[in-house]
Amino acid sequence: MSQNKFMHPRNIYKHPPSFKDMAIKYPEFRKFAKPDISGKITLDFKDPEALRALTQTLLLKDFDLNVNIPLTRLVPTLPLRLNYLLWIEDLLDAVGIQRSDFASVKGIDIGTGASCIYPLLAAKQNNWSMMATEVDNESFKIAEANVTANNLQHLITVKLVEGSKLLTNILEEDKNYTFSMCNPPFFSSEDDLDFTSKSRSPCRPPPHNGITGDLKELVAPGGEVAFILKMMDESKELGQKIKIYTTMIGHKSSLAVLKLELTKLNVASLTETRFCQGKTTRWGIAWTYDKNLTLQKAYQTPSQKKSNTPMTYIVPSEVVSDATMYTVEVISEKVITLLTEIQIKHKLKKKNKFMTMIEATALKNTWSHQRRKKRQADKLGDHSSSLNIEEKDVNANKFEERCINFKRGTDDFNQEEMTNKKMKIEQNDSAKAISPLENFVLDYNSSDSKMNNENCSTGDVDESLKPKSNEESSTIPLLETTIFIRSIASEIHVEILWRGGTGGRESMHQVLQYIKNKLK
Ligand SMILES: C[S@@+](CC[C@H](N)C(=O)[O-])C[C@H]1O[C@@H](n2cnc3c(N)ncnc32)[C@H](O)[C@@H]1O
Repeated sequence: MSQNKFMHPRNIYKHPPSFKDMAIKYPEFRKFAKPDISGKITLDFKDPEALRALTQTLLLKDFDLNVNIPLTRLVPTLPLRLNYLLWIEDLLDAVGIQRSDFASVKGIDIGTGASCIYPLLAAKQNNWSMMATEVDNESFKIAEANVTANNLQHLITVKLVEGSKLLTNILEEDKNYTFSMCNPPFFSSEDDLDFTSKSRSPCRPPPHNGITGDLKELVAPGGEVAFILKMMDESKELGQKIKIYTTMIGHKSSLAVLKLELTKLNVASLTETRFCQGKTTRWGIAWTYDKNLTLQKAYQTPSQKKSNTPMTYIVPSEVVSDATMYTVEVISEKVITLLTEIQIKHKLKKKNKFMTMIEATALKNTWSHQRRKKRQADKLGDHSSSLNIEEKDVNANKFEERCINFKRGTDDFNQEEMTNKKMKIEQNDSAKAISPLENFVLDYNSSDSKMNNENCSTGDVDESLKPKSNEESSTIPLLETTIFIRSIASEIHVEILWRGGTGGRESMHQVLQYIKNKLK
């Protein structure tokens, strides 16, 4: 299904360009334009030369940019590149940097590629100063030549880097930067890229576009997760030297582990988005260490907004012993007591006869597995059981810690460990508590997890957000929500609205379920 309706509203390719007009005007493009049986002009999107002609023609037609893209290197697709840059504009706007301030914006593009696409567009369109890095000597030389060919040397500097560091030791010491961006190598091995490989799940559809690019551009040890984790580690060291760190993510399955890491780094604010174009979806995350900034205000794709409708529970009148107590006031008191019991911080924002509004913030998941914890406590006696549960939590945290290191490539699980862990989970009802990250590691070798790494996958970002035990010590909330208790047509409704948090809407759903179970 085409994702174009979710393209950024300011993306000029939301309305596709006329191939017919382009074929008439640009001879280089005309070579690849073919009429289909209905007479419509189309392109063979599996032909890298045709893709290159399309990108080069659009760059010339819409941005007055003359860009050399060798066929041995990645041919950038413009709708996606624009979606990413437009989101950065939105992030800047969210932190108070408007178009009138653009001349002072300094950006960094990690791994700019031969096309130097992001810096060229950013400089040409927005007048941003850009520092671009590239590890591949051939791409570096072509990127520099592209900057010169477009007379943008005053705004763009391309640096050849040796690759062990992504940001530290690369930036100029006396400068601060507004943002960093990156389109990382998505794949961890050539096998991931080989669409005929046996390790590729037969359930995965073939790619829609022809694959362009050199292996080095698309593959990095540990794939995008290892690459981005390195960037995150370095961001911690650099702190506010860069105001907003961002990166693109190619696989939805990478989101959970990366956000978990950010919460551990104690970033001040983080947000995510989806880049939707054609049949491809990519994701973006942004974070900052500046406590005065709130990134969540930046634009989000409409489906993310749409999903932010409140969840409602209509409280049955039987929850109170006497009909006169079926009031907003009494139900609100009950809800507040429940929030206090599970240590969810809450603030009464409004209260009248018809409506109570409560803002609630949970730093950790205190509502799940209450019964299991109680059962264990009953079985073993209060003191010893609570110790037991804590020990279990510590072990779970250790395991999750090792999972992160595993993804980074700095830890390894041997087959025996994997089998033991799986057996334990199968024998124990704690399987329900397994996190997406742990699942990833346990399923690492199965075709299913490879399927999750579908490079053209689509879907709702919120689904991947699950509460995780490691987030407990974080200052970034697991859940930020507003709860309304309203009187509507002689019924009392409890409505819960998601405002943010690393646990996503799933955690809000769990809290509402908890309230529902306890009110009964
Ligand atoms: C997926 S390509 C993206 C190219 C371009 N930014 C784009 O969006 O079309 C990743 C690029 O990162 C470069 N790269 C890989 N490791 C790097 C590193 N450690 N530092 C800088 N660039 C790196 C690759 O050579 C490649 O050009």
